[in-house]
Amino acid sequence: MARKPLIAGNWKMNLNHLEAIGVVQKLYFGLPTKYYDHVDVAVCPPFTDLRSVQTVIEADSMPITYGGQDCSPEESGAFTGDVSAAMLAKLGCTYVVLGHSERRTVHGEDDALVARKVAKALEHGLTPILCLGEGEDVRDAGGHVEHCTGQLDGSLAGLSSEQVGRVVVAYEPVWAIGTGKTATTQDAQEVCHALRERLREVHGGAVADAVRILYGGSVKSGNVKELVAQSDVDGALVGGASLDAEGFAELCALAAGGPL
Ligand SMILES: O=C(CO)COP(=O)(O)O
Repeated sequence: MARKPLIAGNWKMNLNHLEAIGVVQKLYFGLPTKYYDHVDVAVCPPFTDLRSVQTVIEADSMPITYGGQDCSPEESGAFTGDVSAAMLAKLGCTYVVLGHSERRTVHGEDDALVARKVAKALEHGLTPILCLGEGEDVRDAGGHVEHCTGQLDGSLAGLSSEQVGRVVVAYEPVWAIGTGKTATTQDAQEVCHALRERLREVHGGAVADAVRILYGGSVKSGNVKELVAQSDVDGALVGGASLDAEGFAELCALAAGGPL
């Protein structure tokens, strides 16, 4: 089953709201509209940029979507520093990145918390981009597939198959994030395939065939094409290479099968 690739830029804690406007405008002018028939493009800026990004995208009816990098598992209330899924939805977000390895490591998020966030995001009509992936020690010991399918189960615990069908999964091996060490296309395909087969086992063929599974970790223009050519890799979650608008536009064009 053909799934349209999704290229999502995770800006992490980079670019203020004024810089964000410039990057989104350059991305829009750098990627001709015809490419959007072949690729979905999203940016996930810091919370403080979202209102500006919404304004610039809506003003020119740009075909670019956007999302947050986290949300609270709670609906609202006394949770200082947190941002709710409802707030992101109100700002026109399509996506929210959840369970990124930097949040799992720096903020101690575990699968159970991530699962609550995924449920809350879905409740508000957001598409979670659920991140998971093994560290270098696990990979060296050969436990990567089991680790990732375990994280998938844990981070989707309690969700119905209908809900799981609305999630995007991102396989991000921790050792490949920001290191310049990309997983080989075979490594990426191996785990993405295993994740899809796990979805098939638990939630059935329709869900497994519909869910987009992205690869993330040092994706750039030079490797995106062969990564998305893998049968179970449906796009990429891009960190560093999404901060430069022209380079990111080129990366998106290549993922769309371009130059068109
Ligand atoms: O963590 C990532 C995206 O979420 C990957 O980051 P890099 O593309 O900078 O390796």
